[in-house]
Amino acid sequence: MANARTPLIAGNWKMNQDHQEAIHLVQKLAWALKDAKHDFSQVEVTVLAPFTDLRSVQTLVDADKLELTYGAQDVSQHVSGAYTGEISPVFLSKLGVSYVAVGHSERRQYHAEDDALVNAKSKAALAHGIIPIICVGEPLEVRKAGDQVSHTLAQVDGALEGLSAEDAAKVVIAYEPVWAIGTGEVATPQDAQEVAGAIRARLAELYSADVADAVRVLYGGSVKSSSIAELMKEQDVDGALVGGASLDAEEFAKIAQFKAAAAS
Ligand SMILES: O=C[C@H](O)COP(=O)(O)O
Repeated sequence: MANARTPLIAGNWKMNQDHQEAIHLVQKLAWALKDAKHDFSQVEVTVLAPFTDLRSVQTLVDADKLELTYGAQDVSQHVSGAYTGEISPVFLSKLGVSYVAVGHSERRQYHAEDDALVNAKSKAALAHGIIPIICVGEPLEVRKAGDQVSHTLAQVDGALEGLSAEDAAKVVIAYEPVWAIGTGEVATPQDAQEVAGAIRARLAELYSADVADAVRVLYGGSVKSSSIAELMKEQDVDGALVGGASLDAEEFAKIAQFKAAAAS
């Protein structure tokens, strides 16, 4: 993998872990990574926690000077106002979050989020110094029809509409085929590379080779420590967005340690 992109392993806890459980999970993860002598300059590690956990996670990370980062799972496209139940990017920024997932397929499916909203949320995050992890990917029927690339690229186009090259270079794009999420059915490395490579080529078309080179493209969908090393061998896969396996500190630490697994 001859590029300058630092791999990112992101754990999306989804609606799991109250704030006390969150503290324990982050502590266990930090210990496991310390035991493994994890080098954060080689592989970045982040956890996307429920909103109610973020203050506790921030306090722990600051107090113990942990090198792992944290993020949220959603953000409002608005800064403030009469939007009951929404969370402003300003609030997240004050809590020191580095990342926010935007347009996860569960938000698209259960909350009818469309590309325009994903675009607005991505811009709101970037405007407040938070990196959006923009989630894209096709459902099973689209994959069966062989239209996974065009479907996913249309989501990428929609998410990036109107973003400057400077902002586009900062985003993370997570390719998550919906049929692989929480099903135990991980995409093959070749499946992941096909779409990740197409996403990078689209970034070059929309912006420039430099932007395409800068953006990290993650794969998500049933990633485990047994599958990560092969996925990471693909030239356009720069990390993983991990759901279920991120709730197990030892297993998630092993995923972050994919280089050690590949070397042994
Ligand atoms: O955000 C994470 C993805 O939805 C993957 O979830 P999973 O690893 O449980 O399949």
